[in-house]
Amino acid sequence: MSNFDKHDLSGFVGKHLVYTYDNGWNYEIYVKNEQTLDYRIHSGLVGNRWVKDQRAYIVRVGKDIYKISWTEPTGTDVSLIVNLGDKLFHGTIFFPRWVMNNPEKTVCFQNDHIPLMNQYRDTGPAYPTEVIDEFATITFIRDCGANNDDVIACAASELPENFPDNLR
Ligand SMILES: C=Cc1ccc(O)cc1
Repeated sequence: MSNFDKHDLSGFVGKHLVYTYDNGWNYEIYVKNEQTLDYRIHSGLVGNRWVKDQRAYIVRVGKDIYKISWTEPTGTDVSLIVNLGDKLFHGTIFFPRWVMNNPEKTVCFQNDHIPLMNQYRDTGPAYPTEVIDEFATITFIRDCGANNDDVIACAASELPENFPDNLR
């Protein structure tokens, strides 16, 4: 029997996080609501890719620990553990082989290219899957409220010059 309400996501919805994986990849997510995520990728294999309104499974697995999982139009699957209390983050990304072969095909504002991403996914090759399994350090957390479309609204490369460094 847990001493927290596993159905209560109010401590997570609205959170905007910036984090750096131990492999150096820098990412940013915004938990838009109980089943939706926006994200922006600053660096790494697919740096400059950004996505709004990704449907996700979001669950609470500890007092301050949440898990987010989703499958993308590209066929990439992702599962993240966000431990807000300890500022500990862990991500597992399952890249289809075609993304490893041609990551640049996914570098875009995905919402404008969903049918194309589905076509790439269906063409493949899907296998062998590349599993990226990494811890990350959370460098920034703030609360932006739910359903705020201003949090992630452009690609990392389009951020203004004066954008705070700790938000990049
Ligand atoms: C492939 C998307 C993705 C988004 C956030 C993250 O931490 C890992 C992967």
